[in-house]
Amino acid sequence: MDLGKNISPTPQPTEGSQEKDVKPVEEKKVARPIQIVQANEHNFELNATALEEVLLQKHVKDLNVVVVSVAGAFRKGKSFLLDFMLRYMHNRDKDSWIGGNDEPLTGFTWRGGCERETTGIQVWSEVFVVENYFNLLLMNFQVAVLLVDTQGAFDSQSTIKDSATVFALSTMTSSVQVYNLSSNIQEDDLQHLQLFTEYGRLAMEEVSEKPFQSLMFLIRDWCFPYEYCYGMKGGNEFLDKRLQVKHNQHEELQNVRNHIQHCFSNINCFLLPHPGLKVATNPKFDGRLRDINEEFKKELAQLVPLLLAPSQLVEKEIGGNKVTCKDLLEYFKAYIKIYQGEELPHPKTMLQATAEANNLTAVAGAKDLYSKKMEQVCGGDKPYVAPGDLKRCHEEIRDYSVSYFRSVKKMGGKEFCQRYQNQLESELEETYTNLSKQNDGKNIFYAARTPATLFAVMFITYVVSGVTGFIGLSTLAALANLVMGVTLLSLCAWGYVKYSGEFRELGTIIDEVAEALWVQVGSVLTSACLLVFVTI
Ligand SMILES: Nc1nc2c(ncn2[C@@H]2O[C@H](COP(=O)(O)OP(=O)(O)OP(=O)(O)O)[C@@H](O)[C@H]2O)c(=O)[nH]1
Ligand SMILES: [Mg+2]
Repeated sequence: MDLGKNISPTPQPTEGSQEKDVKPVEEKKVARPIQIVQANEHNFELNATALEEVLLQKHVKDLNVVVVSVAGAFRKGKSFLLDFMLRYMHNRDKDSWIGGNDEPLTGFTWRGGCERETTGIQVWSEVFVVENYFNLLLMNFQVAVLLVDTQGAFDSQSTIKDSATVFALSTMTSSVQVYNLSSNIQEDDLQHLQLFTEYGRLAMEEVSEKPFQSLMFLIRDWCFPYEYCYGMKGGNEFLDKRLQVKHNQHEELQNVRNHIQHCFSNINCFLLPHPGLKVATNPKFDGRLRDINEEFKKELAQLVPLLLAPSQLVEKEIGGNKVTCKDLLEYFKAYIKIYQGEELPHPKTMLQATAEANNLTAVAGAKDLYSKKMEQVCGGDKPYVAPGDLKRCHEEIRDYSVSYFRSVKKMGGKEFCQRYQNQLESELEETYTNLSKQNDGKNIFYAARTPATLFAVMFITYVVSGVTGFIGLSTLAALANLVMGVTLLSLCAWGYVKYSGEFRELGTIIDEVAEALWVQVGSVLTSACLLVFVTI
């Protein structure tokens, strides 16, 4: 996959986006969520104009960008959390940034209920400019902060590929990915993270040791504070235990953990308490703090600054280079193209992948069985076998291999397995065709077909030229001589090809012409003999 053209460490702005200074979005309209990636029937499209409007605003386009994104399963409070991040960004100088008790929570759209809300990828139209005091010695001490909301994974309308695409895209373009989980870190959460990050890694041109930056496991509704306390301290202790690789662990569990640790430069975990029943179950709840549990608010007040305080901001880097807002636009354009193309493999559900692996293993086993048995009949060191006998052996062994395939226990159901059985049968037929060609090659008469045909042609043209010359048809005689000459040359060339092994294509052409002549003349002669026989 050549991504070099699309993705360079410092991407060049494309025509049109180049020196465009876009007025701050909030100057024209109120700040709002902007749909930058749209999901259309399992295809994702970038709304480049909308993204340009956000990222090419004059006051931010050349600033290094910090991208904080929240991803994870649907209906788990991602947009709700992002709206508190927005509150923090608007009031970060105040101690009471979290807001008043009766203020409804607005920003990215969130709601109760069991059906999904956010689709595709959205960014907040206002890019926040933050003085990065820890970078004061360097020239560029302002950074731009972009907040990203994503479509929840595993809703009933998305395929696994859709979920993987959204997660991979947001991980690739963010500097901090918040992996939003509920209650605990289950093994399937880790497996999905592995699948999605691998899908992201596949699409990157240069895969460095750690392709992604910060990952924060955010566990909502944590119910075991008596084991690991709320917040980052308890979270990191819990995460260390969960991601621990032990020698006596099954390889599968070790692989998942190693993969995740090798993907991110920095991994943390935060344990957030349950926000209270009003938040989770009251349809009239509008986000006001009065209805949220104190413990939740206390931890939330710790969590958000951990992600967004100036000292905590992580600037986006790709391939070791800092990325500006302008660059980020180009990366989005390049990455989305990869996910729209057909180059990447399709991520599958676990059952699909397992069933496929089962069937492919059974096909390989059956083919191996066929090859071994046929080897005993017509292998390289075995003499020529009569074609009829070979065919009979092939049919017997093929049936045996197919019944072996059917006897292996496989997942996926009857129809799914039948597809692989058909594939096996056609592959066995192909192998048989090759074996019978090899077998024909062992027949010395078969091997002598080409020279014999060529000699016959020379002999016939010699006779024709003699007779036509004798009766005065000199043009025909010359033509016959010409054919004889060409045939002689072909014979010499054929001999040279067979002896030296060079110019094999020429040898194949001569063989094919001779074969065609043999078949044609053979059938004409047979019909003539039959005619004579019938007449007599
Ligand atoms: N149990 C629980 N519910 C929460 C929490 N945070 C928010 N909610 C509720 O979860 C529901 C869904 O919130 P959203 O922010 O829309 O969830 P989402 O993950 O963005 O959902 P999608 O956009 O569909 O993926 C709302 O009713 C919130 O009140 C939490 O920490 N725990
Ligand atoms: Mg949402």
